[in-house]
Amino acid sequence: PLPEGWEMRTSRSTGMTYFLNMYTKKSQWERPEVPAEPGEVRCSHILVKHSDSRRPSSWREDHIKRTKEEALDLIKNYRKQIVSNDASFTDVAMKCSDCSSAKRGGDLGMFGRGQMQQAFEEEAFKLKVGQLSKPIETESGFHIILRTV
Ligand SMILES: N=C(N)NCCC[C@H](NC(=O)[C@@H]1CCC/C1=C/[C@H](COP(=O)(O)O)NC=O)C(N)=O
Repeated sequence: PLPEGWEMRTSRSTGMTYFLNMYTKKSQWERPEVPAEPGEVRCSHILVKHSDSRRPSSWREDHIKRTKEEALDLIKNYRKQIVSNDASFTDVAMKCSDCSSAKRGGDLGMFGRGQMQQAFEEEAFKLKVGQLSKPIETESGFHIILRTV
């Protein structure tokens, strides 16, 4: 069977078989081996900034002084708490995320490729729905990403 999200079609003009990505409506001749990539995903994230972040300030702290190492330790601890069910992703995001999305439990809404910083985008499009990423570093700081749609 075809991987998820693809459909087989026959070209009206040439009678040749091609394959259609049902999310992006893009077609290709080669038989797909992996599930079709969605055009957009929806993710929530928890961001921990540090002194070298591109904008070392947030709703939580005017002037963020923690070091990169401290920020990485923090985000790893948050991930551990969430994975062990000691805290919910939403609660940790609302209390601890240095992004303005904290107010929405970390929700960034739907986005396609080309909108987020590269490393964040790569990880977001790799995640399955419901999956929580490992810590990801961008110019903003360290993130853990939860794909929700
Ligand atoms: N489309 C949506 N929902 N908003 C536009 C996002 C713009 C995008 N943002 C990011 O890539 C960072 C990393 C992933 C999330 C994110 C959030 C940043 C992190 O905080 P900052 O470093 O900016 O202070 N806060 C808002 O933008 C960018 N190309 O800069």
